[in-house]
Amino acid sequence: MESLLNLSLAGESRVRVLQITDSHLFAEKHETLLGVNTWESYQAVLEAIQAQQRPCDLIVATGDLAQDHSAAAYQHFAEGIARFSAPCVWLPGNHDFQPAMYSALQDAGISPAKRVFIGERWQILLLDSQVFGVPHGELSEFQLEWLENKLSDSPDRHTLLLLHHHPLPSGCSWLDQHSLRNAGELNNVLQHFPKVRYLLCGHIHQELDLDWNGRRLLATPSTCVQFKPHCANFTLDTVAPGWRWLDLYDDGTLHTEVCRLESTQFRPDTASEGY
Ligand SMILES: Nc1ncnc2c1ncn2[C@@H]1O[C@@H]2COP(=O)(O)O[C@H]2[C@H]1O
Ligand SMILES: [Fe+2]
Repeated sequence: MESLLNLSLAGESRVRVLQITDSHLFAEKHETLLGVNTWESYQAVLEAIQAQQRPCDLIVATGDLAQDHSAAAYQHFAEGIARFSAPCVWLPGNHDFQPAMYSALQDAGISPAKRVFIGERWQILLLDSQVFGVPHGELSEFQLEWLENKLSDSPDRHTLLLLHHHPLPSGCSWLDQHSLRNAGELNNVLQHFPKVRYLLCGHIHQELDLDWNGRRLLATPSTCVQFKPHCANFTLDTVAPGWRWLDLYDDGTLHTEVCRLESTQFRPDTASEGY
């Protein structure tokens, strides 16, 4: 928990971060989730990112990397990430199995750091909102105290906060029952730290960009199946898998862009009623 990743970017006034989320990989590469082969869609996303040829300083993976708790699924995730030279950090989602996740990713050379210092001006903090065995999220006392300590000891750093579960309603009521249950406690901590202006989530398999008490809350498409926005009941979307770029500037501003595959190859089985 205490390991720190220190990115010193000599002279650069912009840092570029790539977010990949909710890859839902399996031990067997031929397995599918709701009709989508999650290994193939993950590979297609990584290839499309490489084709963009954008310099990248850091990759962040915001949970639900594996669907089946297997070490092999995390090894497959790492095999994909090895295409890139940038370091990668991760946090768990509701589907992850942290013992396998931690050791398989560590063995593959992926850092377990939950704090990243970027130059002198920014930090990224990664929270664990998993409540093992259920889809909703909650931040433990330990997580909230850890966050408060990290924010207190560097109050001047612009902070991007990462967690799997969304702290605000997404507009899909079936998903909002699976949100971060104690968002009020998170808000109580954050209200003392005005340098935390950006939060970044996974979990909802769709793009979101909302204001949360003066902070910008972003969520990002999955690399596999997508959920349709503004639906009361479980509804899959036919839009393509995606990823997000975030550019962090020295003055504390953030520019971001969601990209998606051009291919329509990864359409889910829209008659599915859940998983
Ligand atoms: N039909 C459904 N109704 C409500 N929740 C569901 C349904 N199907 C799946 N879920 C849960 O909702 C979660 C949303 O995204 P996850 O990938 O975390 O995993 C999903 C499941 O745990
Ligand atoms: Fe999730």
